[in-house]
Amino acid sequence: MRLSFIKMHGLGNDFVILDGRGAELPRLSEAQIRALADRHRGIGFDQLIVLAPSDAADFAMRIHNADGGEVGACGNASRAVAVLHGKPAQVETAGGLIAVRPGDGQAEVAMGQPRFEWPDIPLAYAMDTRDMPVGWDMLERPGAVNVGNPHVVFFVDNDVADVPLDRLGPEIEHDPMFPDRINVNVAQIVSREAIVLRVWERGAGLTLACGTGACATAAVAYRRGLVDAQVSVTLPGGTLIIRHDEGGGLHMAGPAQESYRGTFDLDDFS
Ligand SMILES: N[C@H](CCC[C@H](N)C(=O)O)C(=O)O
Repeated sequence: MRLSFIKMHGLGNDFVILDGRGAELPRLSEAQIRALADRHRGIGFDQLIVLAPSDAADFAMRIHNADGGEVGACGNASRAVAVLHGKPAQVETAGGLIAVRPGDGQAEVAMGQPRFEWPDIPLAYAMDTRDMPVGWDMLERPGAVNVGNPHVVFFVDNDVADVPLDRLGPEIEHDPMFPDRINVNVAQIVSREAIVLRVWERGAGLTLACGTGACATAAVAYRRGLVDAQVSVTLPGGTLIIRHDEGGGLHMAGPAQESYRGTFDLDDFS
């Protein structure tokens, strides 16, 4: 079966988007998604995004990591889908309802309320998620938060580039403390208005940017009183602006672009 796709990215975090808003698409298996995600034998992406009709919102966005797993949120893809849709919309995701507003080559997303209770992350047992008494090598005493997907956030005093995240990321992602696994964020607080961040993404590995990681890191830092309500978060791929509204809701703003359009034969990836 021949399928059309749109290739997009947000600060280099890249997506293949299958647009099923008008016509029902076949459900891809995890093996097919992994094969499509392969950057040598497939098309290559960090996440596969499948759009579909929704009874609860303007449309639904299903999010699959490169490892094939379906997850609840993807901040950079939310901006990409906003630019693709071309007008403000409510979008249904497995992690809840989000509101997107496109601009010229950029978009804003209202991500909803961060959740900090240990069962909501989830953690395998009760723990203070503000300042967790755990550590892996030089990474210790993180905060945890769910922003539609689960994140653990470590703060370091030195350059985040010095942290061996390629080794520690998978070790932390798969720790039994995190029953649904976890996205791993390593951040340096530059000032009350600026954070530098690197992310090991659950199911995708090191990415150039992670929108929910930027939201999660800003939320954990704000909860600790380390940053103001609005903060810039600079990742290897570029900078996002994260803002807490008066009710504590999270808003993210940043670029998103289309790269190219193409087709593939699903039978080649079965
Ligand atoms: N790896 C994440 C999903 C994608 C998040 C990231 N690409 C973003 O922009 O938020 C997870 O397993 O929850």
